[in-house]
Amino acid sequence: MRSLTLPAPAKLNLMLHILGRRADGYHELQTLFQFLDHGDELTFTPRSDGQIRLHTELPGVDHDSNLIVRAARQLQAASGTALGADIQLLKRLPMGGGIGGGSSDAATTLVGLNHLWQTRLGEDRLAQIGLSLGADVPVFVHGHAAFAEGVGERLQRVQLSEPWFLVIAPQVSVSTAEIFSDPELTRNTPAITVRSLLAGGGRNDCQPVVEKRYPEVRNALSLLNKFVPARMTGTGACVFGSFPNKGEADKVCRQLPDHMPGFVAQGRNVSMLHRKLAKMAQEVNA
Ligand SMILES: C[C@](O)(CO)[C@H](O)COP(=O)(O)OP(=O)(O)OC[C@H]1O[C@@H](n2ccc(N)nc2=O)[C@H](O)[C@@H]1O
Ligand SMILES: Nc1ncnc2c1ncn2[C@@H]1O[C@H](COP(=O)(O)OP(=O)(O)OP(=O)(O)O)[C@@H](O)[C@H]1O
Repeated sequence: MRSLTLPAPAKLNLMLHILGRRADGYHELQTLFQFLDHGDELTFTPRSDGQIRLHTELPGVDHDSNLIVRAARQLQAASGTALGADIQLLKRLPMGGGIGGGSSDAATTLVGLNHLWQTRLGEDRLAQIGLSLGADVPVFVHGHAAFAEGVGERLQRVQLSEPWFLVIAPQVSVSTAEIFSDPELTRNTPAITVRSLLAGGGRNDCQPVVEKRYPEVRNALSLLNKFVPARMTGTGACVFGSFPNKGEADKVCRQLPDHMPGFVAQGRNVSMLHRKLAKMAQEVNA
């Protein structure tokens, strides 16, 4: 049967404010998401026997807990399809990096299988299913840079400049749950409007807690700060800085020590997943 290969791009939280804690323990946030033109890649092949089989193993994640498998099963349940899928994953994004690898894999699975299985669920319904898998999944389903509120599910599209970023991935995996449960986390940042945010400013409220717990993250920030203002994304561990062009970002990337691998990627307002879907639609209509 026909296979479909789709990208699962990374995201950056250009800022992340924590406004408070809800009764269910989750935190109210304000964050600005932009995608990177760098990410994982998934290949889906439909099966007629209804089984979901992911053929790529990830260290520390068993088959049935992988967000890809969970997303596929949720879509089966929501749509009632009798089809299954063989899935291959090309993993490029560091896990526990704050660049949304697992969430993006889940979103690409929802969008990709909805297309391949012709289950025809709308984007809002896919985002709703995605939210039950992780707070970051909806923005990847919609695929547009956004100002997010709530736990990340109330999205407002934004048009941002698309600079080149150098992202450093310190060799540690930071647990999101661990950072959100730290008593020292700032949880009372006043709400700001998207307009005042886009005029400049913002910070990452998780950064001081992560810097304190993870010297690797602290060191990556101070190294990058020598060249451009550096900030952490999500709950870490990755840190990023923006450059006016690719050449300057590449130059700093080449100077990184072995224990601090990095990559250069462009910020994108429309995700690679949605660019690819638009291209496929054009080819069909041509
Ligand atoms: C920090 C961000 O990456 C910003 O984009 C996200 O809000 C985190 O999204 P995620 O990795 O998809 O996180 P989830 O898998 O939904 O949550 C992991 C854990 O982090 C805590 N958590 C997460 C999101 C949130 N708004 N408040 C929380 O308190 C909860 O303890 C939760 O059990
Ligand atoms: N397909 C997947 N890819 C990566 N991690 C997965 C996947 N499925 C399940 N996981 C689990 O989810 C955890 C978080 O993974 P992820 O790479 O999304 O972290 P993250 O980049 O910090 O996410 P976020 O930015 O959303 O906080 C991993 O440590 C792993 O245990």
